[in-house]
Amino acid sequence: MRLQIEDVCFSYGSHQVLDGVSADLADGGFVGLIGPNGCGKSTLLRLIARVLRPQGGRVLLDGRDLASFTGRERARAVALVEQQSATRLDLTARQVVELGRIPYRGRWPSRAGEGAEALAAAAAFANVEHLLHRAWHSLSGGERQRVQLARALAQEPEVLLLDEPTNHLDPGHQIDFLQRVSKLGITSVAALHDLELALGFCDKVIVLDGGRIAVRGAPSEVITASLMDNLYGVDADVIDHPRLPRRHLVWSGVSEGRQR
Ligand SMILES: Nc1ncnc2c1ncn2[C@@H]1O[C@H](COP(=O)(O)OP(=O)(O)OP(=O)(O)O)[C@@H](O)[C@H]1O
Repeated sequence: MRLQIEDVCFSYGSHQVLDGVSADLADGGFVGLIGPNGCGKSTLLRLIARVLRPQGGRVLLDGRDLASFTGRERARAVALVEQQSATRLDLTARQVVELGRIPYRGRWPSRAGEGAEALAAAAAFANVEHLLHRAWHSLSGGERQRVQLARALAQEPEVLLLDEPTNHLDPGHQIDFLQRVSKLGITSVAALHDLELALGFCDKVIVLDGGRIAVRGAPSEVITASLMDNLYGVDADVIDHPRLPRRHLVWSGVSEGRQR
């Protein structure tokens, strides 16, 4: 599904976070949303998911304003995996994944097994089948993150939004997770701090800074030594990967004169 963000503005009280953000994201691509802490990545994802409402501008899915979707239509179209999920839920992991099927439930009790295929596929994709019997609160941070991905996929969304999806995952799960997401074939947008992962998996990156999109494009064109210096105050080299046909980021430290 084509996702268009048109001139979106958002403030928390008097603190303006987004000031006219526009992007046109083609069907099926994996987009990395990058930028320093507090630049508004989570806010933008929450606006696309309509957890928050834009105070200016709009978000369109296949040309239709998301504001005109019913809650159920929206939940079938867009799934969001947030950074932190509640820890106190008195549910099993299976019940958490089943929450993803709520937008498909009718008024009447569903037939036994309805949606079971979607649930099983989502659990297998996120590699959480062995966790489904566990109490949610007993799961580790990375296990919870994968169960939340399974919940989002059980929604069978057209657009998948991920807020720092790898922050609790070990390196193996990080790579495996993003590799899988990049092959999903649906429009996916992930807020990422690990730019090496963005270089490895994203089709496109968008850099948010100062409330606006500072730069966008192919990861290898956008993620450069000067971006690392200007955006994060990091002294880095972006070089050819020794074994793969892509660029590779190597940092040396905080840029001179930028020590915090
Ligand atoms: N509920 C809120 N009320 C007031 N200010 C908020 C609220 N949520 C976020 N902010 C502020 O809005 C700005 C953008 O926050 P946001 O979480 O979108 O940034 P981010 O780019 O996702 O950051 P990070 O990389 O640290 O996760 C920050 O300055 C933050 O402190």
